[in-house]
Formats: sequence, structure tokens, C-alpha cells
Amino acid sequence: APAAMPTEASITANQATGKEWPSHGFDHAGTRFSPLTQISRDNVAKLGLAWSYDLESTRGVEATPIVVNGVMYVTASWSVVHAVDVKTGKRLWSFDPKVPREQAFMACCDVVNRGVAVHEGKVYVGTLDGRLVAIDAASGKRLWEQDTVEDRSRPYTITGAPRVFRGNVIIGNGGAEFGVRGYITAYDAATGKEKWRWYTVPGDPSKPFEDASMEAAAKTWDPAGKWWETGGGGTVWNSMVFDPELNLMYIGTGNGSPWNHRLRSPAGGDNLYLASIVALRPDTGEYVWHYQETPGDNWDYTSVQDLILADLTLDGKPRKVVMHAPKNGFFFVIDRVTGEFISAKNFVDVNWTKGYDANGRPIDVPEARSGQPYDAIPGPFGAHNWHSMSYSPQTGLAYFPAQNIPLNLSADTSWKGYGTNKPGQPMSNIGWNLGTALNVEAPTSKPFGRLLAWDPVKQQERWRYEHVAPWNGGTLATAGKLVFQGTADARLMAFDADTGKVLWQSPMGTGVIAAPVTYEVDGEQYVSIAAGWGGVFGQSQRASENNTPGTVYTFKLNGKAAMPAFTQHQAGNLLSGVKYDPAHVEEGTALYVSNCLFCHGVPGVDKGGNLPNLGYVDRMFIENLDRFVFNGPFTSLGMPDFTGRLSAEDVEKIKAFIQGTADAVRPPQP
Ligand SMILES: O=C(O)c1cc(C(=O)O)c2c(n1)C(=O)C(=O)c1cc(C(=O)O)[nH]c1-2
Ligand SMILES: [Ca+2]
Repeated sequence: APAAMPTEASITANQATGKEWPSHGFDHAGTRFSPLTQISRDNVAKLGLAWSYDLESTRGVEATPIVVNGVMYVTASWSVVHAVDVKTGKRLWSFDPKVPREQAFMACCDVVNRGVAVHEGKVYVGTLDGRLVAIDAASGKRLWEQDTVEDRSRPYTITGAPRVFRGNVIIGNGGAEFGVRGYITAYDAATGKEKWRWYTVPGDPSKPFEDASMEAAAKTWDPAGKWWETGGGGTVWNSMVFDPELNLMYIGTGNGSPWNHRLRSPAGGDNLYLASIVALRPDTGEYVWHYQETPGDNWDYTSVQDLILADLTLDGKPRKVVMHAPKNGFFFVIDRVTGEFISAKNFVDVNWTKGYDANGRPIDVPEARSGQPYDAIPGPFGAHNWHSMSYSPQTGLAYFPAQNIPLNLSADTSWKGYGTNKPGQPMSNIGWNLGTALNVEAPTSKPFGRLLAWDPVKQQERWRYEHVAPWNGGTLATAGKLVFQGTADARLMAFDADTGKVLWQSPMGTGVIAAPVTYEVDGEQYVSIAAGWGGVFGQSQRASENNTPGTVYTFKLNGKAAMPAFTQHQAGNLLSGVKYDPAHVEEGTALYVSNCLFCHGVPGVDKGGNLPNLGYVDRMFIENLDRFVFNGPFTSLGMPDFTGRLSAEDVEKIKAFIQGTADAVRPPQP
């Protein structure tokens, strides 16, 4: 019965027809390459809107929609699932898992969700507060729910899309900025019963190791760092792909917790399996091999970016590879049967390593680990973040957004272990645990965002398109020789896959961070994108004045639907007139950094993202700041309640910083 779709076999079979978009990365290999050709280089200029759908959310939208049997399953912020009829754009049902809004601060990077998995008539969503929920695809009713969090005293979250491999629904967590131990868990897709859990980093060495892979990993950590108290990190918050023939699944693991390598593991060491690609048996969770991309991670260099499986001809020989462009700025080609390193080449300028030796080991740059102020290139936002990569076997090119977001880092010498909270330490008063300080001195590197077409065989760039800002959306490649990408400055664009020539573009209601998908219904090919500005950069920064709530836009050839009215960002006037004591500004700065910075940005300097910049809000808000920080009205929208975390005097100092900064940046009046 069609209701019990898709299956593992139907996802494989769909690779040839491309009629559906049945799994997160289109196929098990995660290629995001559709064989559909109705929309091509020759006619893409005739794309027009077929319908739009209001996701009813104002925060970041990161979902890749799943399309099966004429129904789109897509998530909005707060892990809310929507089922939409793809011919009409009308809602079939929506499911709100009711994430407690006051827990938003436990997520480092906005209240986002990257989408659902659909398998045999069930829809699976991971919720921001760490639950895995199975929903009936037809009715939208909850079937079962599992708590994936093993320790509720730690701020574990879920932002990633579950995947179903070998009848198991598999999900990891986020939380490595705060201090958690990474793992992934598999549940029986039908019943929800837990099948296995694989940890990415070892636990307390005085206790038995869970398996041989943990015993091996523990040798690469220094117990003097008591990493098990801070969790160690290595969260699996995004990519998982699957090779049914090899019966191997591949995951990317996250950064160390804390970020600072020397605090985590004072004598050094690689700290396995942080920042690695790991191959596991999907039926049992058994570790098979790993390749570590950033040994001894020190910069939040997560390796969770989209993995893609491909068969390449290298030196005349066919090789089964996994390709990867993680935060650390290198494009990797790894043998996916054995884990053997094949090649790595930087796709942006980097200053943390001189490159990789023949064994796949990076050659260190000592200054990058000195703990002295360092303009980390790439910085913690990554040379490529979670924004999806695609790979076209037709052009032999991988397409992904590369970027630089400058940040100057140094060691935080006052860090004392999990829970260290100090004014000046980024977001430490709501639980961030970095052991790294952000310096106020301006980094020397320059921000950029570009779409790269990368040849994995030659390990070189084929073409690029320079965007106006970093933080652009993920990509889709099609056999119509097209690459689609949404942009930070609120466009959906189509490029010639061979040359990068811009062939079509449409304005979007907001900056776009998610990836487009394509599918065919009743002989017509559609292209859909879920647009909603946000994510870690988009909470406090923007590159577009469009500020429309989350929307799915669906295009087809000669589509004639009208674009919904776009909402404009209300810039507001630079704050003035709030009374403050200038002597408070310095302490207020440190308090702002440890409580407000990553959500609200620098007052009067940043323009606000999906959250307001406090240098441009109405004076009333800052004059009455205590009413907003102490169990104020915005807790229902996700703002933390600072009761018990800040004193009334602290709030006065933060006010001084906000108004003082606005005054400092105000251009002189004539
Ligand atoms: O270490 C982690 O557990 C973790 C989790 C997440 C997340 O779950 O969204 C992000 C990050 N790290 C991260 O480093 C990062 O740059 C990031 C960006 C985003 C986003 O959605 O825009 N999430 C995350
Ligand atoms: Ca991280």
C-alpha cells in the first residue's frame, strides 16, 4: 500500500526516477542530486511560483522537506512539523511537539530543526528538548515518543533530522558548546524500542568502557583534564549517510567540550572521536573505522557537515569514497570501505594548519594553539557550516557554500571546569562552557560568502559565485545541469552547473539558509525551498531587509501564483536617552558578553537578525530592562528568565553598556 512508503528499497529505486524526495539528502548517499530534467538550463528562466505555504514561525528554518506520495513533510522552528499537499500547497495537518519555550537557551544556535525522516508511513522528528517523536504520516497523530537524553542535568538538544537505516531510526544530539558527551541512538522504527547507542567520546575512565572503541579513544585524552566532567563533546547534530551494499552508515562528529584543547586534555592528544568521520554498523552500532579531520580540535571545528558517498575514478581506479567539507576549511576524500585517507585540500585560506601530510595528518601551526589572541581562519562559524552540500555525478562537482566570519580567539585562563561562569566569557551565565575567550580586538580577516563548485578528483575549485555576505543556504544539483541555492540576501538562485552562470533568480521573503528540493507530481517538476532566516549567525545579523515569517516557496515552469506580501525588517532608531552611569560601562560590557551577545549581537553595530538588536529597540525596553530579563513577557518566545542569574545592579550595568555603546557609535551630529 502506498501509505507504507517510503522503504529502504524505494529510496534506492527513486534515485533513477527522482519523482520523490524521500530522504534527507535525497538518497542514502546524501547526494542531493536529482535526475529530473524537465526544468533545465534552457527553460529555467520560466520558473514561476506555484504556491507558498506559511510555516507560522519567525525563527530560523533549516529543514530539507521530505516529499512522498504527493505530500511534503517539513519542519519550522521549535520542531513543529507540517504536512502539505504538494499540488495545492494546502495544509493536511501540523504537529507541535510543544517544546518548552523557556528552554531555548539550551540550544547554542537558534531554535532550529533540519527536518523529518519518513519511513513506512511514519514521520519522525527530533525535538529541540531532546525527544524523538513518531507521527502517523496520514493523520498527524503521535504514535510513540522516546527521550533521547541520558542525563537531564545537561543541556542536550536535537536540531538534526533523524534518518532510518536498516529499520532503525537514528538520531544524535547537540550541546557541545555547553558540556555534554556526544552519542547517537538507534530505535526500532516501528516500536520505538531502543536498539543501540554509540558514544563518540569516552566516559569516566574509572568506570567500564562501553566498547573497545571507547577504550581505544580514552588513550588519546589526558585524564588530568577530567574531560568526562565537561562531557568531552563530539555531538552528532547533523550528517548521517548510508551505504546499503557495504551495510555501513557514516556520521560526522562535533567539536570538543570545552573548545580549548589544553584545558580539555592538558598533555595534548588527538581526543578521539571528536571532529571525525566514523563508520558504524547500522544494525548494531558497532564501530568499524574512523578518520579524524581535526586532531585535538581547538576552534569548534565540527565535522558534522553533509557527508556524500560517491564512486570516483582516482588514478585510473574506481574508488568508493566519502566526501566532506567540514568547518576546518578542507575538502576531504576518504575511502569509505576502509577509512583510508585519500586526499585533503583547503577550499578557503586557513591559518590553523600548513596542510595534510600523506598519512592524512594536519601539520600544526603552533601559534594557532598558543592561546594568545589569534584571528582563527576559519573561525568557529566554520568555512562551511551545516548548509547542505550536493554532488552531481554528471558534472563531477560538489556544490557548497563557503564563508569566512572573522573572530579573534584566545585561551580563557580563568576557566575552572564545567559550570565556570564569569562576566566576559561568552554566554557563560546561561551555560556556555568554552574555555576560550572572544577578543574585542578586530580580526584582520575579511568576511565573505561564496558558492563553490569543487572538483573532488583534482581537488580544485571549478567555479565560484561571490555572494554579498556569509551564511548562505544549502544546494541542490539536478540533471537539468542546474544548481539551486538560496542566499543570505533573500534570493533563490539557479546556476549553470558547469560554469556558475546565473540563469534565474527570485526574491525570497527572508534570507535563506536551508536547501531546496525537487520532485515530480503528475508529470510536472517542482522546486521547493523552506525559507526562514536564522541559525547561529542569523539570530543577531542580517544581509537582507526582508523579514517575512518562515515560508515554503514552490516553483514550477510557468507558475503564475502571486508571491505573498513580504514583511520588512523594522530597523528602528539608534537608542538614545536612557540614563546610565558611565562608570558602569566596563562591567556592563562583560555582563553583556556573558548573557546577551550571541542572541542580540553588538548594540548599534549589528542590525539584528531574527532577534532584535538592543541598540535599535524602543527606549522603553531598555529603560525597563529588569521587567524583561526577570521572568518577562518574552520568556514565552524563548528568552531565558534571568531571575537568580543576574542582580538588579547587573541589569543597570548592562543598560549602561547598551546605551553607552549606542552613544559611542552614533555619528557626530552637525
Ligand atoms: O556542538 C554542538 O553540539 C553544536 C550543535 C549545533 C546545533 O545543534 O544546532 C550547532 C553547533 N554545535 C555549531 O557549532 C554551529 O556552528 C551551529 C550552527 C547551527 C545552526 O543551526 O545555524 N547549529 C550549530
Ligand atoms: Ca559546536
